[in-house]
Amino acid sequence: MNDTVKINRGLKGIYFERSATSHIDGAKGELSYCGYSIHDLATQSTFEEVAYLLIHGELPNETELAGFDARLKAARTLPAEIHTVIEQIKGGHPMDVLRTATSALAALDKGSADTSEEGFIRNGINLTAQVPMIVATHHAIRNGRTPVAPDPTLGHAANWLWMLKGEKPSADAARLADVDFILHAEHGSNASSFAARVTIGTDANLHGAIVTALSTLAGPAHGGAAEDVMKMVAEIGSADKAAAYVKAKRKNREPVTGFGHRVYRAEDPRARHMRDGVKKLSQEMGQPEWYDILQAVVDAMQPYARHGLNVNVDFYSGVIYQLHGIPMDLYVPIFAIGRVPGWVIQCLEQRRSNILIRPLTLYNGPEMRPYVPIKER
Ligand SMILES: CC(=O)SCCNC(=O)CCNC(=O)[C@H](O)C(C)(C)COP(=O)(O)OP(=O)(O)OC[C@H]1O[C@@H](n2cnc3c(N)ncnc32)[C@H](O)[C@@H]1OP(=O)(O)O
Ligand SMILES: O=C([O-])CC(=O)C(=O)O
Repeated sequence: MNDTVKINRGLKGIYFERSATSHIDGAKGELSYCGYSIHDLATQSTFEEVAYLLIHGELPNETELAGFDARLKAARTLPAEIHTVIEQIKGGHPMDVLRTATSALAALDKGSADTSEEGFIRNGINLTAQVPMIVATHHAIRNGRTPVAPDPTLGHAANWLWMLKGEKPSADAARLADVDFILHAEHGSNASSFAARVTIGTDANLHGAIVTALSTLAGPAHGGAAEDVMKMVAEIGSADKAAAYVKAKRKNREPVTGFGHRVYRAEDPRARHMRDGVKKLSQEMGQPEWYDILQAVVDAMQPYARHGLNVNVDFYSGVIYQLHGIPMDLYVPIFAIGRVPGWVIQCLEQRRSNILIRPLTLYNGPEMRPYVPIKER
């Protein structure tokens, strides 16, 4: 039997469910949320509108958006105990702190046990507002600053920057963060969303699923790529050294980070917006070398593009954050801030027609054998 069973390692190319949320055409390099092109959303929408779209399936009108915005702003609170938890573990990686604080929120919020549709939506909106607050609060505490209170006059992205840095962001900086969150908001059955669905499949609650998702996002093959790209750019140092760097990596059959994707064979459509952002920002800030190094890596990888190996969303994002003076260890948490609504809707969809997710592994261990008592081994 073992020879006849087909094993789909990594579940490559396997459909396990239907979803009305995002559509990815990997061959064409296209992405849409609920039928709206990512390019239209990135250029014309705000994160709040996109979060509403993902959670409710339709773009909001002005009244609906105002109501949603008010709910998000009202949810901008963290229990005092969360500050204590963060203070105790402030030296840890921000992703570990975010995961731990999110888990602690579940213990502090009795509503977290509510697994009804309304409960999921309420907890999803709360977490969308609270995740950026945790990241900003930790960053303030680890830098010896008293965390600033959220500013209800600021939108989601601008308020996060305000809380992170303790100074009001420029309109450009706020918009760049807003677009970054929109581009990262949802991406079908990626590893972290799939992991969250597995958690919901056991009828667990949303907070638990978000903790699962945060754990899964952290790895360098997924959300950790932006941090690794920045390390790569720093290691390369100047554009003229990029070709040799790529050659050495390819010779050792090591991945060049920020390239490759399980679904896209054409360029990841989100990368275009990040590329435009890096180019503009690095020129404006008089530091064109960052963009030049990235482009030199792209040029050196050109021979592999023919085989479907292109940049993904995180190739350019690290440099944008770097130019904004955001430390490298915050890059994955920034991805997480954007992804919360995507996780929420994936969990909602899973909950609506729930089924335990439990595939099979084909046993290839030893044949049955007699148990040997420990003294005789
Ligand atoms: C937001 C996101 O999560 S986007 C992804 C972020 N991650 C990264 O940027 C890390 C670098 N990239 C990778 O490690 C991979 O491309 C992954 C994990 C994202 C996808 O991996 P898979 O779908 O398993 O791709 P797979 O391993 O099948 O790759 C196919 C071929 O391309 C090669 N390849 C894939 N990615 C890369 C890369 N970044 N650099 C060089 N070669 C690569 C593989 O070695 C493989 O070659 P082979 O057939 O000769 O063995
Ligand atoms: O879809 C994936 O496998 C990874 C990805 O790009 C994302 O989660 O945004």
